[in-house]
Amino acid sequence: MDSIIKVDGIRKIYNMRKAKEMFVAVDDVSFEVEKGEILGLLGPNGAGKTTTIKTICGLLVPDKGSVIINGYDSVKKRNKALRHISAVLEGNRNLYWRMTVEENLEYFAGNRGMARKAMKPHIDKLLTQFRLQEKRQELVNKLSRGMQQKLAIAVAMLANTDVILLDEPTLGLDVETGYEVREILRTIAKKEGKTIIISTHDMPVVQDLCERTVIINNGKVIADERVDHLLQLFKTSAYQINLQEPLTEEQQEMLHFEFPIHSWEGLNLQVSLQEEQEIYALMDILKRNHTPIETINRTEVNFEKVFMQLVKEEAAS
Ligand SMILES: Nc1ncnc2c1ncn2[C@@H]1O[C@H](COP(=O)(O)OP(=O)(O)OP(=O)(O)O)[C@@H](O)[C@H]1O
Repeated sequence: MDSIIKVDGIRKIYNMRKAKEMFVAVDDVSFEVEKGEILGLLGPNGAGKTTTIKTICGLLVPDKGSVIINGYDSVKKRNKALRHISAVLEGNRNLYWRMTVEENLEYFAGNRGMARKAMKPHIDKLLTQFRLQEKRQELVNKLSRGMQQKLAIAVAMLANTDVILLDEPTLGLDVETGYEVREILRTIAKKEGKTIIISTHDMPVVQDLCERTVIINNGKVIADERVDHLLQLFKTSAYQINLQEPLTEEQQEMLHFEFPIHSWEGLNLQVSLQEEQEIYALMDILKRNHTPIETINRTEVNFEKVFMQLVKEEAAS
């Protein structure tokens, strides 16, 4: 694998001074990111996504483990490693709200050592790419949340780094702007060969945009898979069964024991199986207890269902 980022067994402990306690936010997290890949870092609230992103971009130093960026250790060779990375951590809060769109881009370009003449075509290209040309003279505080978010990503693109880290890039955006941001990110990755790591709760972002996902729960990696593979895996195992009669208590107990990932509402039973053949064992349990089955269907799977199930499975293990 031609990886540009290698996160190797990182651990991050926060010292809670007031409570005089330590909190392990991320523990033994490892994954790699290939050049040109879009990776979705997914997890419930407080799972450790932002901590992981901040550790990758050098804002936090891991207590254990390492982050290697393009061959350079992010702590030992900090400057060389971080040269390859730009990040949008708090979206619109990275911007100067009392400056215009263009002034923000010029300011940050200048900050990165770009000469005034050289920055002009670069800024024009970004304004076109992010469809912000008409807003170039607008103050940032007059822009919509979506436009501010687009500008924050455009500012990060100024550095023209190989890797872009985005923490919740579609948070608070309406469906249309969320879609537009996704399209822009897809273009950046595909046409410009950028590597993108996105931390998100937004399942359509993962399903639609990311090739691979690393799912973090309680500070640990619980899945590291190609998104299409995960969807396929769950597609073959999720069933919806309509019963003619409700489940007896005995059946409920048996099901709970044999198939931990299931739920039911009235006559509708949803179940996820480890292997396809298990459907016969399930039918057997229902038959033995004289519960006639009306229909059995494979459930349509979206990424949200996959995610919920993986987190549930992990909690049950
Ligand atoms: N500076 C800090 N001091 C103490 N605890 C912290 C600090 N920052 C984060 N935490 C805790 O570490 C855990 C992981 O936080 P983190 O922000 O990385 O999670 P997250 O997955 O990004 O969550 P969310 O999706 O809610 O943003 C949480 O329990 C959080 O409360």
